[in-house]
Amino acid sequence: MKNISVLGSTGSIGRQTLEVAAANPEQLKIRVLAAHRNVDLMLQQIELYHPDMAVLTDKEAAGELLKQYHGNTEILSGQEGLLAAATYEKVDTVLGAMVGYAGLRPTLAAINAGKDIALANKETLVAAGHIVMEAVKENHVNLLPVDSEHSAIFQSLRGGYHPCLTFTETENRSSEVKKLILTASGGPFRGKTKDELKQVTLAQCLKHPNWSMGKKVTIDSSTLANKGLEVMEAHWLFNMPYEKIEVVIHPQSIVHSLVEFNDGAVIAQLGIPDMKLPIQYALSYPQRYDCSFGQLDLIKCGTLTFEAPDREAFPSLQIAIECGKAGGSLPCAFNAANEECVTAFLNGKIAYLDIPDIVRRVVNSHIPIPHPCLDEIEETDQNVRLMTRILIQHQ
Ligand SMILES: NC(=O)C1=CN([C@@H]2O[C@H](COP(=O)(O)OP(=O)(O)OC[C@H]3O[C@@H](n4cnc5c(N)ncnc54)[C@H](OP(=O)(O)O)[C@@H]3O)[C@@H](O)[C@H]2O)C=CC1
Ligand SMILES: CC(=O)[C@@H](O)[C@H](O)COP(=O)(O)O
Ligand SMILES: [Mn+2]
Repeated sequence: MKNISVLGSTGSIGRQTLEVAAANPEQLKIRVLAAHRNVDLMLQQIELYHPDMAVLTDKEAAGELLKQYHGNTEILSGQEGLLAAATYEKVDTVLGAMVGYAGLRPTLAAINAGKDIALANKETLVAAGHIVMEAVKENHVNLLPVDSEHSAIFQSLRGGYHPCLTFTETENRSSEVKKLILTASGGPFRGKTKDELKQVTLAQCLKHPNWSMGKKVTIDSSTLANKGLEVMEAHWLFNMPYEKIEVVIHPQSIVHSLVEFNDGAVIAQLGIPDMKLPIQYALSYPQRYDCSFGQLDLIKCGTLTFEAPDREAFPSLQIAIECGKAGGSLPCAFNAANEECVTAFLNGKIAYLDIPDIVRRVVNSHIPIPHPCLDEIEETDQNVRLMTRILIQHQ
């Protein structure tokens, strides 16, 4: 039985994680739920899953939850509550499904407490991949990808290496890999020119062609910033140089990503676009549980197509890759500027094309710190957010 803490339980990944747990009651026990401020859903989740502990980081929302709930689950609040959720002694696996940079501190706390991590929250690796991966090594924990592309690469790598190799041994075999190929749907605006993108609305942005996800990642998918973040995520997860990570547009989102080995073999993982499979695999690893969701029917799928990304119409992809290659504090700066711009766009404060424009201006003016420690990452995140907000105000 795996004992799980779900950080971000009320979000898209969090809710699907609970469905996976409900489908595998013999194997998975939800011990802790944590979210930001969704009182009603947290209340429902507590009543369904009976965790030992539930946390809302927003103190007012946690107060409201305490007023409405009178059962045995311990209710905590604030950052202290979140850290307790990440490090609770009865938990062995923490599923990181919070959105954005806010996931970094609790993820690190969980790793330092010796928990295995199932990670959806890619921004954590983008902002501080060197610190997170170092902590993973020092604490001898597993960091299992939930992001669909990275789960596909992880599974393809397992298929490509010698079966006797352990998890840790495969991590140092990047020389046997020619390249990782990350697939991208291309989002709702695939094929549009930069000029056509001036007119797009928020409602259009939020209509992903294949996946139903939270708002932030859906906007990132539409700008291709998501793929840029995922290139950095792959760099850290698989210890792979940027030169060996390629992005290919695959509008059907059936081939979730591929690995090309030095002998020319290309191994991929395919499936319907449903996050419950990568979530379940991260929680069942090294086993596989039965399928608790829809299965792939190749005949119904029909034609699968692939094309090059349009880096001119969607500059966020290139900006992200350049920041990743430059390293130091630049990926953290990219992430902070992008998060601020997406929030501003969601709130109607800037236009769609302002997102990459402002992010480009912010990262160009950022003076990078070569090997930032956690405090310097924190400082970078805060300073970049301030600067981005100033540019947003003057837009
Ligand atoms: N959705 C998907 O299919 C995929 C998502 N991902 C990644 O997974 C992560 C989560 O995405 P998604 O589920 O879509 O996001 P959602 O916006 O749907 O959910 C976010 C969750 O995080 C909580 N949260 C937000 N801010 C804070 C905070 N400051 N402190 C504590 N909790 C917080 C929210 O709580 P509340 O509801 O109370 O506000 C909610 O539970 C992202 O990093 C995304 O890129 C990766 C692959 C696929
Ligand atoms: C489901 C998932 O993993 C998302 O991160 C997905 O990748 C978004 O689709 P895009 O390929 O459009 O970015
Ligand atoms: Mn993804």
